[in-house]
Amino acid sequence: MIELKQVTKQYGQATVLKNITLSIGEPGIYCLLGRNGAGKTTLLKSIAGYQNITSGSIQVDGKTITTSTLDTGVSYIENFAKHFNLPVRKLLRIASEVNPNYDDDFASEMMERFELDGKKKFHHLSLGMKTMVSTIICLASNKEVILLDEPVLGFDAIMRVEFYDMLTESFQKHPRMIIVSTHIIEEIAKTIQKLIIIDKGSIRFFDTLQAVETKAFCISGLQKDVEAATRNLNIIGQDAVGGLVTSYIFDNPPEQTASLEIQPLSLQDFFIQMVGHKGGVKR
Ligand SMILES: Nc1ncnc2c1ncn2[C@@H]1O[C@H](COP(=O)(O)OP(=O)(O)OP(=O)(O)O)[C@@H](O)[C@H]1O
Repeated sequence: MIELKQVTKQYGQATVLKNITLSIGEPGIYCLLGRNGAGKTTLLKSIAGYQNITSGSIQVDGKTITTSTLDTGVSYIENFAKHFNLPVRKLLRIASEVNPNYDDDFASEMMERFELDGKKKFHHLSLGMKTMVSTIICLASNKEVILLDEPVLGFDAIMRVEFYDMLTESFQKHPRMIIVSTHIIEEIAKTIQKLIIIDKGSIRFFDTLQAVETKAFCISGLQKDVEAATRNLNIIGQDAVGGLVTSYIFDNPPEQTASLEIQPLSLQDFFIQMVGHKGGVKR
């Protein structure tokens, strides 16, 4: 269980996490979405105990997390993760020695699948290969909480597909809480069960992907018809072009009529409606 209570993080004058209260209890693959600078890395690093928060509390399985917490039960990997410049095989061995639940079979299988050369020193790997090695180590650690910060950044399209498969396999083998932050939204949709949207340091959305699929719609038509159909609904955004209005809702959709066009929103469009402020991210 990850429990955040009124978590605030400031860097100097800037408040980057704003009074976040969040409970993540169920095993699952969670996707953390947010615009650049929304606070994703800050949130993940704080949960991992890589940095202290300014106020509030973070607990993982009842243990309060700070930079001095030993054995947090959390494994965090950032993109551009750094490791000692040792041969990959040696890095995997060290990881296996320090993690009592380390899954050697999973790590070896993934090394083979991604054709990673165990003899190569870490710094001689390509960016994508470095990220893959770090991710394999992180997943093989079998900690109860796995945090992957933009893992697919250096991957080509084929690596990304294989990465999502690896994530699903790892989860099926050992169901636990895996939180992945990414900007490549549609691709990860098949892999995840829950979505967390952070916007300007606040949690804007936390629900299942199924909720998005069944409740996120756009409704277009003449202003009076759209207004009448959406009067009591949760409207998350609106566009107007000429006399036509489109309302974006997160709610049960209204009845289809001849004067309305009702379409489901893609995950990406839902995200854009939830956080798509014009003029950049204000603090
Ligand atoms: N060590 C730091 N000192 C000062 N400001 C920081 C520090 N780390 C992050 N920030 C600022 O905090 C804000 C949130 O940064 P963070 O890295 O958490 O965002 P993010 O959502 O991960 O963004 P991105 O998607 O671009 O990686 C940004 O404005 C960033 O400049």
